[in-house]
Amino acid sequence: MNEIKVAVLGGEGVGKSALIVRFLTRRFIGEYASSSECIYRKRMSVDGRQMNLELYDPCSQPCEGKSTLNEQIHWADGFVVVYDISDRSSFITATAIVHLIRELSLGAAKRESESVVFLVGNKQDLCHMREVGKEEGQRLATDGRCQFFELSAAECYQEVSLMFTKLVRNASLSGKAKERRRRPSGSKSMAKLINNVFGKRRKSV
Ligand SMILES: Nc1nc2c(ncn2[C@@H]2O[C@H](COP(=O)(O)OP(=O)(O)OP(=O)(O)O)[C@@H](O)[C@H]2O)c(=O)[nH]1
Repeated sequence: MNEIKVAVLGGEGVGKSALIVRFLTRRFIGEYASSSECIYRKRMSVDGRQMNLELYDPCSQPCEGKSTLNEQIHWADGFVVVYDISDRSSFITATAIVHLIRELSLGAAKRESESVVFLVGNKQDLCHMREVGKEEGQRLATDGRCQFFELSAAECYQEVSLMFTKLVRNASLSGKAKERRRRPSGSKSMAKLINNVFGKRRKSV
């Protein structure tokens, strides 16, 4: 069984939880109370292969045992970095996160295990209030070697689902996930790390 760990990162209120919940339940939940970080688990089939997906949803508020961005980056095989197209400051945050992911994986890149990063401009339905141009998103994606999507968690399940499915497929083929599979002892210490970093709080949908 393939195990894929995906972290959904980005500034406050950009729609991280909305995207995850939309993917897992097909529903858009307008107000989502999240006072702690959590990991959602889902079994899915991609290209006929069974995958155990772990989706990490951080909490923007200070909370007990909160993991650092560095820990989140080391934990994950793949990333969805989200910003809100109607909020320029969220794009600045997304830019910093993409650069940090690439900096931290510089050493790993030498081992051909660069992380898969998808950059998502969310809230496309608010394009009448747009503060971040589509071409700016595309430019950041090119610079950071990311795939780029503009979509709306509020309006379109299909695009959200396709984006996550593609990420899981790409992450499962990436060097980082393969390297973990080659080293069974590594998965033990990784499980320990997850518990240390995130506590035992996990949810299945
Ligand atoms: N118009 C619109 N609103 C959205 C969309 N996605 C999320 N929202 C709204 O944006 C707000 C924040 O959404 P969340 O999913 O809680 O965002 P988050 O990034 O998880 O927030 P924190 O965990 O607090 O950082 C909520 O009011 C959502 O209803 C979208 O695609 N379009």
